[in-house]
Amino acid sequence: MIAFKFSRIWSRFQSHPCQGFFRNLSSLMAVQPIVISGPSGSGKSTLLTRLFKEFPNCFAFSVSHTTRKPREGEIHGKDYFFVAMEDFEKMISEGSFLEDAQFSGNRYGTSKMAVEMIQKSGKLCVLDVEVNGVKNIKQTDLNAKYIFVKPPSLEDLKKRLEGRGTESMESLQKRLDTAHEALQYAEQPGSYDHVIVNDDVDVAYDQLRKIVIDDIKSLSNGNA
Ligand SMILES: Nc1ncnc2c1ncn2[C@@H]1O[C@H](COP(=O)(O)OP(=O)(O)OP(=O)(O)O)[C@@H](O)[C@H]1O
Repeated sequence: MIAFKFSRIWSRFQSHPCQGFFRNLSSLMAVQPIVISGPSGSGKSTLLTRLFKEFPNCFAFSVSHTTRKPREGEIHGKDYFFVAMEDFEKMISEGSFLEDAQFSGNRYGTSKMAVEMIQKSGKLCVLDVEVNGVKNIKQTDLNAKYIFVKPPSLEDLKKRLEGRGTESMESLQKRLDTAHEALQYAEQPGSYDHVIVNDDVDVAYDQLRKIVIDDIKSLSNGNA
């Protein structure tokens, strides 16, 4: 009975799409990080939460650098890399960031080092960035896979943001204004490798799963 259970568990472990991938460390460095983008409220977090839940050992977000002070409970290296402004600027001048931005007087950036740390840990790096981040990352040598999550319509987007209950009137309007820019950029040929229209969430998730998992499977089959 125990042997039967063990063999069932072992066969599931063996067939898990990440297993062969983890065995070959050199192949890790060949896996393209995933850059996911889309208007606020399009469903990026919803889709990624599903993906991370289904494959808890495969994916990780990179840890950003910031010049803002840590909040209570935040851990350096886990929540953020907290750095002084002069160190942040030095990193910019050295070309260490894939993208950086400024909010409320603080600087934030995704470093190449943070992405490499995830790749070395045996996970596939996921970057959730807004449209300017996508444009910036494209200027670097990061060989990423770009995925755009598109709402079925602006009307749906508005309803979802209202339904989420996280926005004030002002921030809702700001997000809808920004959505225009993101949707226009996504219309440009070559802007993204994949566009997922998040109408039915199950259909959208299946598309994301296929895009991501097929790559990992091909690596585990020794193609990398
Ligand atoms: N296919 C869908 N149909 C209906 N509602 C959806 C769908 N996908 C996501 N939602 C809902 O829309 C809201 C916005 O989704 P989510 O928070 O995942 O968006 P997001 O793109 O991650 O936004 P942000 O960039 O602001 O973090 C949530 O309340 C979510 O439950």
